[in-house]
Amino acid sequence: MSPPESGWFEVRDIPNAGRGVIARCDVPAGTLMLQSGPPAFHVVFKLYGKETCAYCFHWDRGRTLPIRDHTTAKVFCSESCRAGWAQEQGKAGVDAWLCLADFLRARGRGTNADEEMGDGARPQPGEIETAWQEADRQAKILRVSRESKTPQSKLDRKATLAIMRKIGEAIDSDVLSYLLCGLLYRYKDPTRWADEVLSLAMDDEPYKTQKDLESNCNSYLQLVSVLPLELLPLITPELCRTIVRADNHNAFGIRSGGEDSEEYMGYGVYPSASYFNHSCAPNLKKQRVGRQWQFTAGLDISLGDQCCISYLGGDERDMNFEDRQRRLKEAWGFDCGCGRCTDERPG
Ligand SMILES: C[S@@+](CC[C@H](N)C(=O)[O-])C[C@H]1O[C@@H](n2cnc3c(N)ncnc32)[C@H](O)[C@@H]1O
Repeated sequence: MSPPESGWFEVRDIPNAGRGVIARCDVPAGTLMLQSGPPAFHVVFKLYGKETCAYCFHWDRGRTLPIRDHTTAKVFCSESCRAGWAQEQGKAGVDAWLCLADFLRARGRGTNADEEMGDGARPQPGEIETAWQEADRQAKILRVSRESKTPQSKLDRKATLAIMRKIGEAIDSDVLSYLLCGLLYRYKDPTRWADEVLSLAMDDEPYKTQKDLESNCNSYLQLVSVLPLELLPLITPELCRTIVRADNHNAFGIRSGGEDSEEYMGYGVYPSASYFNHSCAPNLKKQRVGRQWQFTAGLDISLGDQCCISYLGGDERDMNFEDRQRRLKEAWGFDCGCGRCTDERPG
């Protein structure tokens, strides 16, 4: 599938902006150009988890939703959403969410990833490598303890307990859910994973702070320690790293109402929607409709034009040239070279 194709557009290389979406013909304003399909992986933050339908992301201004599944800790707005979710997860998926919910219940806590990110510089590739090598060393000990049919030696038991104690000190339920969602996507369809996810623009410095990196390594070890044995071979540092490397340049915020609404409930990666570049004067509108995103021509688009969305939200679009450039650099890591920025660039 990668990159997506359509009668309306094709994906091509764009100078200084990787790949982008180019109109194949004249497109009248109001044309629906792409409907994304559901996210490959996503997270609804713990803060919103009890109020947001786990399947269609419906949020009813904080009101309790009618269907609550206490075993998986998921809520749904209807029986059909509950059934859709269960079918999408499959047996292995539902079992894995049960294990994670049990683990979190036993610990009685779990933080919201975005609030608990801490401060400091982005970890560099060397630091990231070292942290994951150490996590994998510890994971090997946990794997042996879970998979071995013979009792562990006293020394090995001590090592396992020490790791369990250490990783139990910091639990980030948002990172855990996000990684689990990604690894179930990979589990269900390795070909689709390779085709859709591995072809996305990846970020090699995806962890926002040292705490974020630690939280991801810890979550990896926690998943190794709790998930069903059949998933163990799949839970690798490489997979956990790819899930996060893929989101930084590609994730869409899941918000309650329109795209500028206050309630930021989570985010997700929608591979087919990941080829639209940003413009400070976008010609596409995007709208979340349940589990999907719709991309509609906001004005008449001519054959050969690049089709762009805005990565800026709400008031950010009214910023001046310098502030927009700074914001896009901080949040997305690029120097915007869109038509509006080229026109407004001083000198
Ligand atoms: C969602 S991806 C868009 C598709 C991407 N160009 C690709 O090749 O996969 C977002 C990334 O595209 C690039 N990008 C998007 N809009 C841009 C712009 N206006 N100027 C420069 N780079 C841009 C940045 O690298 C950004 O992190």
